[in-house]
Amino acid sequence: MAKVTLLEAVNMALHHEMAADENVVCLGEDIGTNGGVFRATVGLKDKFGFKRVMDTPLAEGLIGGLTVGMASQGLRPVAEFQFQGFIFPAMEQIICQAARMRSRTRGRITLPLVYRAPFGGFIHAPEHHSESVEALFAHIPGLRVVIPSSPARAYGLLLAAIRSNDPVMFFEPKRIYRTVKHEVQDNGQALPLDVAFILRQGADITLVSWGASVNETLVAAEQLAEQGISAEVIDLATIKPLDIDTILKSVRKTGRLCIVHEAAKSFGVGAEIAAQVAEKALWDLKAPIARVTGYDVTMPYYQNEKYYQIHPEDILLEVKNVMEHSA
Ligand SMILES: Cc1ncc(C[n+]2csc(CCOP(=O)(O)OP(=O)(O)O)c2C)c(N)n1
Repeated sequence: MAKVTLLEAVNMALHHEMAADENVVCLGEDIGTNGGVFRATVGLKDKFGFKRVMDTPLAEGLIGGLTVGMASQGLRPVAEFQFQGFIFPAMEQIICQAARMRSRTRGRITLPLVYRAPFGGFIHAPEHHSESVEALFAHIPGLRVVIPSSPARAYGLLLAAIRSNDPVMFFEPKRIYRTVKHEVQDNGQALPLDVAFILRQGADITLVSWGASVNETLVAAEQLAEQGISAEVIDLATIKPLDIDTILKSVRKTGRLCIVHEAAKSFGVGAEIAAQVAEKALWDLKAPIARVTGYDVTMPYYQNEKYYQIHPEDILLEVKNVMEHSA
């Protein structure tokens, strides 16, 4: 079994699915000859040819429109946006066409397409290369939103995304593209697209996170254990549809919830989770729900990134606060 990075796992899944299904095509800026801005598509053009691995002009609106057309005619396009912050010119196609085509045609036309984009901060890039706007897409009916946080989940979830008959936003946390290597079997096994993963069992508090900050959350859980606090860690993985049942089951056991995410705090995915837990499990809570998040500001330039980034100590502090203020 090969040890691969999250980035290599993405590449492996793309290779696997292009070989398995001739309807899968890839497109994006510099994804062919160059292998993509982060090299996620390396080798695809050589193996599958330029008719299935297409370099597009620098025009995200065009990428959005092309994918809608392709998917409506039986292809399964996987488009790469160089950074999540460059998706905005394609929003009209994604929101007004891709997300609602099935509803508009009463189920006659489904759009099996995937929009891949690296996202998140702390690689010393400018602000539109670093933000986390998953909540914008999770708000749109008709879109699935998926964020892997490990090489194995990147492989299994990307396969599932490509095989899904719904449009999927597949956001890749680029800070952890190359930080770890895990064993991933290239066996074509997809992971479920609507299930959160319990990474660590615990009894005192539930920590829910996704993307790169899952790592800080796991480190915090380890440090909390040394101090006698047992934290359950859940990687959301699929943001939409939200696997609230896994969260509720955990919260009913621990009685406490802390949500950790890199995106700005207000109106975010954390707020939605908090609302649903309040609606469905308020009387199981021993303390108010806590959030450790990014700030409600434009992502700062890299000199100031360190003030924005979530560290395990921030989670520790918040969890202790929750523990102290429990009923
Ligand atoms: C809307 C948007 N999409 C993607 C990018 C990322 N990007 C930065 S430079 C670049 C390539 C530009 O190529 P070209 O226009 O040929 O200019 P040159 O290579 O001469 O710099 C891309 C795609 C961007 N800056 N803005």
